[in-house]
Amino acid sequence: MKKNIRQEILKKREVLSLDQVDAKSQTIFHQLTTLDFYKSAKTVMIYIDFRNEVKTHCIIEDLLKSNKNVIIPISVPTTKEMILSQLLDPKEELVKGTYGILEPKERYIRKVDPAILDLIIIPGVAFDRKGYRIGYGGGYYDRFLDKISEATPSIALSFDLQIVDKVPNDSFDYPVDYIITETQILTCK
Ligand SMILES: Nc1nc2c(c(=O)[nH]1)N(C=O)[C@@H](CNc1ccc(C(=O)N[C@@H](CCC(=O)O)C(=O)O)cc1)CN2
Ligand SMILES: Nc1ncnc2c1ncn2[C@@H]1O[C@H](COP(=O)(O)OP(=O)(O)OP(=O)(O)O)[C@@H](O)[C@H]1O
Repeated sequence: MKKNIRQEILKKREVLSLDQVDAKSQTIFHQLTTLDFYKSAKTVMIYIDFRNEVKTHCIIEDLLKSNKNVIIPISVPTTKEMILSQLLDPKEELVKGTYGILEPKERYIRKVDPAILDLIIIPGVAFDRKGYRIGYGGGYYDRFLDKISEATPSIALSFDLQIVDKVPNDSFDYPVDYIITETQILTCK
């Protein structure tokens, strides 16, 4: 079930041109900057986009410019866990890692405790309006959110075409608090 939705939405998202992805991502970035959670957060976990995900480059630049702490995940494929590392200089520090996603080079890994996060920005393949999500099937974010206080706000970035009527949810799934698309900000909690 999750697998079918994943394939169907990935197919739709692949069709977007780079220009469309850029334009929609820019709009989503502007919507994000209006949220109080975003404005007040000092330490933000954010993904580095790959394939046709909502791009996060502008958000990372904006956070760094505002002297905020930018924390990115490193995938550990053997355990399907994520290690957190602080990013200071994206141009210098990143290299393609597992799954082709950019990760810090060995010498730039600065591990941080997940407890210091005050906002989590999450990628995904499909979402429903209750905030349930489908990712690439590794369970990385489910495992990760399991360890995080429910009080830490989570925001998913998604194109409209990734919103579906219902995501079948398992007991280990954590809904996100907000979903931002190019046309709306959904409040899920
Ligand atoms: N930008 C970004 N970073 C992220 C995620 C994400 O969704 N987006 N993840 C979110 O969890 C984690 C990585 N999860 C991933 C899990 C699987 C595949 C992948 O390529 N899977 C194969 C199929 C593998 C199989 O089924 O055996 C594929 O899609 O071709 C990619 C990323 C952590 N970092
Ligand atoms: N908290 C958890 N503890 C242990 N196993 C988990 C946990 N969360 C998810 N899993 C396992 O991970 C697998 C993948 O879960 P699911 O299909 O929901 O991933 P996903 O949300 O699409 O992926 P991702 O979070 O990586 O984007 C499931 O088979 C599940 O058994």
